[in-house]
This record gives sequence, C-alpha cells and structure tokens, in this order.
Amino acid sequence: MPNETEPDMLCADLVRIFSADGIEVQALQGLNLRIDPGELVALVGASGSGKSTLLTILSGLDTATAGVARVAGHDLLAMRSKERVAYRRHTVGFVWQQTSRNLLPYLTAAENVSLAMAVARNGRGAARAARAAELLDLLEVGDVADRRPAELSGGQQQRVAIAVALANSPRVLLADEPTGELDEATSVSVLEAMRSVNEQLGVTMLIVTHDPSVSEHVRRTVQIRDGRTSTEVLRSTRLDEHGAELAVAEEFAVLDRVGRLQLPHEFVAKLDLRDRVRLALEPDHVAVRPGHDGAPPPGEATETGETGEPAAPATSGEPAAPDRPASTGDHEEDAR
Ligand SMILES: Nc1ncnc2c1ncn2[C@@H]1O[C@H](COP(=O)(O)OP(=O)(O)OP(=O)(O)O)[C@@H](O)[C@H]1O
Repeated sequence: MPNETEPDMLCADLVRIFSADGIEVQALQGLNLRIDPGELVALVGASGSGKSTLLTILSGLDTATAGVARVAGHDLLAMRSKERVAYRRHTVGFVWQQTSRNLLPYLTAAENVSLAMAVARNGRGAARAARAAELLDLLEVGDVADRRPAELSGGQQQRVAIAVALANSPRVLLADEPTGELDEATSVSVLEAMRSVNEQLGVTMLIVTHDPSVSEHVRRTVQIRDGRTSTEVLRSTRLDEHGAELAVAEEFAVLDRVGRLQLPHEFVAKLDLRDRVRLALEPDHVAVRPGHDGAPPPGEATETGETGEPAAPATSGEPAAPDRPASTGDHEEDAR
C-alpha cells in the first residue's frame, strides 16, 4: 500500500442527490478525496460544483446519499444523532463566510471563544478564559479580546471566528469561503493566519473557496468540477542553480480508485474528443486519440504523462490495446 496512515478525511465515491419538486440534482457525483493528518488543503471550483454540499456533509450537518465519508475515524453516513452532536462539538471546527454565523453579536471576542468551550462542557471558567486568551493571541487579536463583533474589522472578526473554531481542539477545521467578504489584502492576512495555525497546532484544514488565488497560499489545491474532484495543484519549493528558493506549482489530473479521470475541457475541445476515444498504452504514458472519423493522425493526439503539463498524467487501470476504442465501464476515460 502506498500510504497506510489513516487519513483525517476520506471521501470515496461520495454521492449527494437532492430532490426538489420531482427534479433530482446530483450535487456530488462520486467524489474522491483523501486528506492526511496535518494537511492544509484548498478546495476550489465554479459556483454550483458541489463545494458547499461537500463541506456540509463533512461538518455533520447533512448526510450523503451514498459512498464513504470518514472524518477522524467517524463514519459520517452511519453516525447517529448522539455521535453527531459529539462529533460537531469535539472533532470538527467550522469557519463560515458570514460573521453572523460564526460569532454571537452581544458577546465579546473572548466570551465567544469561552462560550464554545462551555457548550462542549470543556474546562472551567478560569481555564476557559486562559485558553480563550491564548487562542486570541495566536490569531493576533488578543488586543481586541474585550470588543464585540461590531467593533471589529472584517479580518479581525474572521480571526476571532478561527479562535472560536479551535476552542475545543478539533482534529479538523473546515472553512467555507472564510475570506469571501474580505478585501484582497485582508484575505491574504487571514489565509496566512490559518496557515500559521495549521503549522503550529497541526490541525488538519480544508478551506473551500471559489477564489483561485487561495491556492497560492497552500501546498495542495483540489479542484472540484461537476461534483467530482478533477485536478490538483501541488506547490513546493526547490533551489535554483544560484541557490535561491523557487516556488514550483504542478497540476495533476485526479485518477479515482477504478481508473477514471476527467480530461480538461480545453483538451477535449482542441481535439474534438466525444463519445469514444482511442487509448494506447505507451512505455511511459497513455495516448488518448479521437475515436471518430476524420480524427487527427496519431502524431497530433493528446499524449498524457510525459511532462508536468496540466492534467491527465494518469493511465486507466488496465492496459488498453493500441488503437482500441475505450469502452464504457470502470476504465472509461471521462472525456466530457
Ligand atoms: N438543498 C438543496 N436542494 C436542491 N439542490 C441543491 C441543494 N443544495 C445544493 N443544491 C444544488 O447542488 C449543486 C451544488 O451546489 P453547491 O452549493 O454545493 O455548490 P458550490 O460549489 O458550493 O457553489 P457556490 O460556490 O455558488 O456556493 C447545485 O446545482 C445546487 O443548485
């Protein structure tokens, strides 16, 4: 097995279907995601791609229709109401976009943090106050601990919200558009604060956003498209020939457990891929060619896996015979 540690978040073939007025919407269509302990991951995607649906399931507020969703050892599809309450109090913390959802307006910043501990019956008065002060200092809002939310800037409110989310030492922090209502400079500082909390406390974090610039602040960005994870960007640093640090970002397509991947729209459009494609297993990559008449000759086909080019570096599960059209089924290349 390539990675045997138990992930903090695991989604496998996760499906969520909403039914309204006889119409079914498949918000999640077999989503796969694995996040290891201590990771900080951004989840990006267009409006309607399923980000909030996933977060609502991971936060224990909604239940998936099918598939696997496990967070810190809890099976979210099998969880009963008592476990759900304990899960929401002790295992996960949340930061939402709207301050009104994060903080009570008539309590000070410190009281908001202490209240989260009191609700979870965590510690006593003095210990709670000390922990609240410690967390507010960590988030660099210790100096405004006695102010109410209306007396704080948007960035300060979100920092206090992060302190509230961390009050009961959760294993996992989930954030839904935490910078959605902030200007660019404030967004950057709040994201940096989250990154610093992740590094200092080791809490696993998933930040949902439709702001693609968030990915500049995290090592791993997962893109969701049509209710599935489609691509991932991994950032790392290496030294250039002069010894200077160089940031490197590489984009990968996501290959699911049964060998399916989504080809990027631009690849599909450029080669007019539709209905069926031809797959060919080459020594170090898989070639994908249009399967219809008038297809470009093999030399002009999309070849995957040779470079760090965006997406599609992966093979389907089984070798395909050269020039055999890809069949439907578990190993179909998803070329929508
Ligand atoms: N309660 C619901 N009932 C019916 N359909 C829903 C419900 N919640 C979400 N959907 C639908 O599921 C799909 C995914 O929605 P979701 O809110 O998860 O997307 P999103 O990526 O978070 O979008 P946004 O960035 O705009 O918040 C959309 O088509 C949406 O209309």
